[in-house]
Amino acid sequence: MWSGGVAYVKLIYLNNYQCRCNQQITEQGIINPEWKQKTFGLRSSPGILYNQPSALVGRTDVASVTSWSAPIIWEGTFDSTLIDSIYKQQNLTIATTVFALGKYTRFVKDFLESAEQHFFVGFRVHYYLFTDQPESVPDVKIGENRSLAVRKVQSLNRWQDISMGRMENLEKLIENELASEADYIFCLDIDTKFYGHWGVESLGRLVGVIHPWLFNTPRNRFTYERRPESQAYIPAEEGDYYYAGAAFGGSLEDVHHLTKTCREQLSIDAANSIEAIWQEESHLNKYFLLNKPSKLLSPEYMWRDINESAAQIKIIRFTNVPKNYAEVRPNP
Ligand SMILES: CC(=O)N[C@H]1[C@@H](OP(=O)(O)OP(=O)(O)OC[C@H]2O[C@@H](n3ccc(=O)[nH]c3=O)[C@H](O)[C@@H]2O)O[C@H](CO)[C@H](O)[C@@H]1O
Ligand SMILES: [Mn+2]
Repeated sequence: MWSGGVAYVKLIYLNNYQCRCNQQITEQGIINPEWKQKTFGLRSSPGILYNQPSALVGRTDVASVTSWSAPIIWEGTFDSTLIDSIYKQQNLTIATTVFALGKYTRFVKDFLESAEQHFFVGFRVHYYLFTDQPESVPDVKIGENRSLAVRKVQSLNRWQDISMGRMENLEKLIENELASEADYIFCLDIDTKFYGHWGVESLGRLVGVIHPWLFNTPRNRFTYERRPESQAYIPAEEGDYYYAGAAFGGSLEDVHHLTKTCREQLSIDAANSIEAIWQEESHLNKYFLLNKPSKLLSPEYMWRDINESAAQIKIIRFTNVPKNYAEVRPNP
């Protein structure tokens, strides 16, 4: 339950946001900026050689499409040679956000170093790191065409507020800074590490990741919020998948709508003195129930732990780093 206190975080930015020229101010207030939108289609060049795709042969041990016809990405469902060559032509920028407050700054080094080895290698990535201790950010070598921006935020006493506060911070970041600077965004947990390729196969309008502990669970046993008083409420007979709160992404416009909606729903819950069972992850799951993702990533993209295995997981791309919750979090 909500234990009182301030529900929302206000950011103190190192540099103030500026009103961008692509925002229009009307009598109703500021309306959405014109999102940078590239409409290249999936163009391929003549002479690129790759394995013939099959209409008949594919993964048979997992589903690679949802009931609303969105692809589910597993190892064996895409060809990196082909898909990289298609997206290379689009000159994309992928914004990637992480938060490291309090003791979570210890995860930054491994996250960034491993991302530089595996995450959108060969593509332009702009990392945005939100922290209450900018001075503690380690010196990590970031590749050519890639960059790291550090944003100072207020420290908070409850891990739940830190985790939930991300939605508002992301909403503002997209609104004020990213509109003309990035094409896609991924929002990731920091207590994580990359061990394998994560590339353009993951791009889509709205992208969710299937939670690593609940990909083989009946929906009435998903850890959705079950109290009707919460905006995140999902009844036992509804729901598609249980999505991880630790990774989601998509186009700026879609992720802006997602973060704005979750921020609003969190705020209604706070006003009603209720905190969803898994905080913003519960609200994210409600959002994805009502706004179906256009692409789903398998748990390869957010695994339990590097030492855990499952028959369906042929490669671990990105995984949680084990942590002592009592030691690392600011409150129980
Ligand atoms: C794998 C997965 O889906 N994880 C989700 C899960 O537990 P987790 O155990 O993964 O939550 P967590 O402790 O990692 O907190 C989420 C994130 O908040 C940030 N943080 C948190 C505490 C702190 O003191 N400092 C700090 O910076 C940090 O970026 C961290 O990665 O549920 C959380 C909400 O209940 C979030 O939805 C997480 O994304
Ligand atoms: Mn985490």
